[in-house]
Amino acid sequence: MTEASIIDGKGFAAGLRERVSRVAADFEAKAGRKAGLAVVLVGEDPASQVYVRNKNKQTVACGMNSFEHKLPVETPEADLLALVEKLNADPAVDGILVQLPLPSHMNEQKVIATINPDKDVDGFHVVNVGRLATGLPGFVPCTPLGCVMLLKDKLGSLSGLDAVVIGRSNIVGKPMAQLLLAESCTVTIAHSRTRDLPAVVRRADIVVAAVGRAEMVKGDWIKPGATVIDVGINRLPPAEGETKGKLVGDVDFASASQVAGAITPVPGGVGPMTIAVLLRNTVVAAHRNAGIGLDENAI
Ligand SMILES: NC(=O)C1=CN([C@@H]2O[C@H](COP(=O)(O)OP(=O)(O)OC[C@H]3O[C@@H](n4cnc5c(N)ncnc54)[C@H](OP(=O)(O)O)[C@@H]3O)[C@@H](O)[C@H]2O)C=CC1
Ligand SMILES: Nc1nc(=O)c2c([nH]1)NC[C@@H]1CN(c3ccc(C(=O)N[C@@H](CCC(=O)O)C(=O)O)cc3)C=[N+]21
Repeated sequence: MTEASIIDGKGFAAGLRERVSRVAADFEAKAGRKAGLAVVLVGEDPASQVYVRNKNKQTVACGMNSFEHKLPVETPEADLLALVEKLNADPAVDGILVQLPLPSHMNEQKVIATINPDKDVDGFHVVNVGRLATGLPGFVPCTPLGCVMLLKDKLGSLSGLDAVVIGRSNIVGKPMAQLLLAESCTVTIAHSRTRDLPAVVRRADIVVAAVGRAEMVKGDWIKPGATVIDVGINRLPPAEGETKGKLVGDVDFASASQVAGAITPVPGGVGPMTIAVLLRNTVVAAHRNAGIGLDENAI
């Protein structure tokens, strides 16, 4: 079997950010202000802090305003809801992202429901979930949209292909399945109760792994030539002499890349796409909310 080609998510994301930068400059010229993204982080989870810092840097690098709000972990839920309401009303803010997970004393659904759906660049609000399910324009969650962009870039049309999504979370698995269905794939959603997962995965032309279990999907589960998208971000315990453990996906890259036709690496695959799509959604939100026309498919 020949080695799989490596899908360069990092490179594709850089190209997408370049297109976003051009559109953001055009928006500024037309609207007389920069597009703006507000990111809210509650608590001090070190991994979340890294993501939020990266988002801020890349937002500014694309010519948009970044409004960072850091709240202490013990913040009452009512204070977070009040901040979201303030951002909803702020005309300089086009997109709002509340970093998940939230501390356990907060109700995530309630917080997401408070975000104005037209500023919900994560696509997590029920209104956007419903729009995606019924095929109406809205905002689509960044990670699955990034995965579909990589798939279409690699394969062209996805019509008629068998796709298996492993994982059924609201932020990755379910919207991923909806997007693949909209591309006319035959979609199977697998999860922790699925019987004989290896046999289910072996049928797939497209495998999307979003499980949160390091290197769970093995090479002998993959149909030869299939395209494998690895969403998982897992940190292994540090090996001897390492201070930080290695970052790995939900797919056993060493064995899967011997069988697959194409595969995304971790890091450098889906992760960078997530942030680039967030910036894309923000510049799209800015145009929609200001009533300025934009060819969204050209970004
Ligand atoms: N690259 C990126 O930008 C992003 C990466 N991630 C990463 O993606 C992964 C998934 O994230 P997320 O969707 O939020 O995770 P969740 O924990 O919310 O969901 C995990 C899903 O995997 C299923 N699952 C768990 N164990 C198994 C198993 N043994 N066999 C089959 N299915 C199983 C669960 O099934 P059940 O429902 O039955 O419990 C669940 O549906 C994580 O590693 C996360 O860090 C997440 C977001 C963005
Ligand atoms: N409201 C909300 N929206 C999110 O989109 C959201 C969230 N909450 N909570 C956490 C998850 C996770 N997530 C990632 C983003 C970028 C990388 C990323 O850039 N990864 C790099 C590596 C980064 C590193 O080295 O740690 C890569 O894969 O190459 C990963 C994961 C967004 N999420």
